[in-house]
Amino acid sequence: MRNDVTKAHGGTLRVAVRMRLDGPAGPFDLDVDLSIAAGSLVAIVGPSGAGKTTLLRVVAGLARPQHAQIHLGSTPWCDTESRVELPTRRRSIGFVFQDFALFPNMTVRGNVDYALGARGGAGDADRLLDLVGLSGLAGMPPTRLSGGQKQRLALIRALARRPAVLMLDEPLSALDPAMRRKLQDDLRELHARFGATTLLVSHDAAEILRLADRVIRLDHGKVAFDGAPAAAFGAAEPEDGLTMIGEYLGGRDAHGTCMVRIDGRARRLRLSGDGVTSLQPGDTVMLYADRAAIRPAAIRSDGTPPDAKRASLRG
Ligand SMILES: Nc1ncnc2c1ncn2[C@@H]1O[C@H](COP(=O)(O)OP(=O)(O)OP(=O)(O)O)[C@@H](O)[C@H]1O
Repeated sequence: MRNDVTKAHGGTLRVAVRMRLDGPAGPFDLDVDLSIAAGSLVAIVGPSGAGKTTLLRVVAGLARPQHAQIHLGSTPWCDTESRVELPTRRRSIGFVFQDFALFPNMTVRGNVDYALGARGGAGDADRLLDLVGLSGLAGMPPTRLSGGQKQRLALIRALARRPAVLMLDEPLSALDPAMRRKLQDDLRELHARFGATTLLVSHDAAEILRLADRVIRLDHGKVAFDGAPAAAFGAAEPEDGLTMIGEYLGGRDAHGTCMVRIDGRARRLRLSGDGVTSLQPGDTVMLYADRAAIRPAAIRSDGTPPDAKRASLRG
């Protein structure tokens, strides 16, 4: 590892998989063919039992599909036709599960050192711990950490080897909302810094709107939606105008102009409406506008995040 934290490398992740799964209502196929751009953060959503975790396990080499072609750039990780199967340890991946899977008998620093392995240089673990504010706890066992601290440790441990692909299976679901919000910020920062192509399984619409640049919805093993986050969660096209979903970023001035992130881009907008004065940075906000004010290309729909606040755009 170099002294500075540099971006991970890798190419497009191609995942074509067909695997027979045994669901509670009978067998069905996980059947997807995806091309995931290097450095993107893709949310995998869908109902329980749709195959989300299995898809991650297949990419990691922890589950064996009948048919698969998985490549990172030009490197084959799995090709069932030519009988290539790279073992998990040789795939450039980091994995964070909901239960963190930290080593309780090692210190916080020991957990990171273990992940760095022989490649780690003097001070590498401390630099990583510093990134997420855990330096002061380096000598503690992980059992002494709070849920959020454990989660941060799990994240930097997964990133320690600078994997090309980071897989996060509902990593924040056990945390309370305030801690979740903070960890989302950390995750966004680590993603920008390390640049790992990230697959995030999540059920939280607000979280996905804050973090992801693409949403893939699986249903019964098939891709039911593949597109932009705002389109995945929300924007309807009612008779009298258009709606879309964004994240309130703050900076409201006396005229009601403020910053809102829509599909990954921060924009300056003038908002009005009952909920506007109580908006906090990070809140999900549902925006209504005249057709004249917003390009229709930004709009699509099929649902609304349950915690979205409402506001309307003024001209
Ligand atoms: N190796 C396997 N062989 C056959 N069936 C499997 C295998 N692994 C998982 N399954 C089945 O595939 C289905 C999908 O499981 P999976 O854990 O991928 O769903 P999920 O979308 O992650 O659900 P949740 O949101 O509840 O975690 C389940 O019914 C599971 O029992």
